[in-house]
Amino acid sequence: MIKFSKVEKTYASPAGPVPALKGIDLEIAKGEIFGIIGLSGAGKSTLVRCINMLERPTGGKVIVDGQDMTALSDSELRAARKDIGMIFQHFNLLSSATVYENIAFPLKLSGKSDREIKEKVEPLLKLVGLETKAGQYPSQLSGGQKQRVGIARALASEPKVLLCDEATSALDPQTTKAILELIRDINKKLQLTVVVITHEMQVIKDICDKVAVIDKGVIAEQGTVLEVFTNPQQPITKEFISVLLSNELPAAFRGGNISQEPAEDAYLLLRLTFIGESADDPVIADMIRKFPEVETTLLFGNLDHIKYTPFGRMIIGLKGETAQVQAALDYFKTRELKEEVIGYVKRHDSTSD
Ligand SMILES: Nc1ncnc2c1ncn2[C@@H]1O[C@H](COP(=O)(O)OP(=O)(O)OP(=O)(O)O)[C@@H](O)[C@H]1O
Repeated sequence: MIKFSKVEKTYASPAGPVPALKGIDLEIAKGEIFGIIGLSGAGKSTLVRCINMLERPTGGKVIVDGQDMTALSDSELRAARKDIGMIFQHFNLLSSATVYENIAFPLKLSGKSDREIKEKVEPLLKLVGLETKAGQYPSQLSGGQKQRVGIARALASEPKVLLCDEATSALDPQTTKAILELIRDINKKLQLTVVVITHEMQVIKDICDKVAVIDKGVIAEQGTVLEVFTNPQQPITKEFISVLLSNELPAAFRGGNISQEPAEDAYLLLRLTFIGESADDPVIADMIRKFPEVETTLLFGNLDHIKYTPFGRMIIGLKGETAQVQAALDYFKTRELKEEVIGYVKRHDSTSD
């Protein structure tokens, strides 16, 4: 649906050229919710604005629904933009227009009759849950309601793609959740392709199918959200994830020397990741039953969801005879989970911690 080939964008500034995108290759499939995450200044807004040519790339190609956006004339571009809706962090509503008029605005611009507009706007009001607010002005609405207006307005021209530029960054966590749910619903109901720009991994985790991590104008890593979450490769990705999944060890295990060699009295620290159905599997209980001589300590546990997929992470400590501990480790390899040896560490007195 959307394809970036070697896209570059360099801004001219009084201080000299600013390279914001340095050869971006991306492919976003139809109907997908694709997240782009990066720190401030990484190039996220520039990237998303290159989809609808609010920014023109200085190199490379952007294909949307088979059309090379970089090669369109102004009138062709105006037509192509009808297929691409956009919502913004600060909503960008007309303050002197009612909710109804804000949603109707793009339809009015394209010359639709009052009746046609009514037929479009009323179902949209219902879709975003604002049936009772049609006559109100933006100043009378909460942030979440304003974003609902933004979404309805973006959908008025029946786009194929919805671009969300930090659409929930100005909202509290609960409102963020509700807006993300709405975007997810719309994606399903309308088979809309959605591109989400964010600096928050939580947003990616809650609604995206795929994610690309952008760092200093370059895609550092990309894949399905599950892949990237369970097996992050780049330090920047690990950092985004660690904000969400603190896997810190309890004080008694922190600060000690983690060795890769077994030692007397040392615990083998194991990070276990359970995905999908296996999150409900009683793997630990089975292991304890099978290897009762191995002392098993649960050091960290967390069960969460990536979109609809259950996702659990656990750190356990195993202590016992080397051969027995190794056998327990081998047992995990036969089960539906990912195991990663952190190393061997001795428990220490943590009172000074
Ligand atoms: N119009 C402009 N003129 C010059 N430089 C710009 C312009 N717009 C963006 N930049 C620069 O391009 C780089 C990428 O900016 P961009 O806004 O795309 O990043 P971002 O990841 O969206 O950041 P943020 O989350 O802070 O908005 C930054 O170094 C920024 O300063």
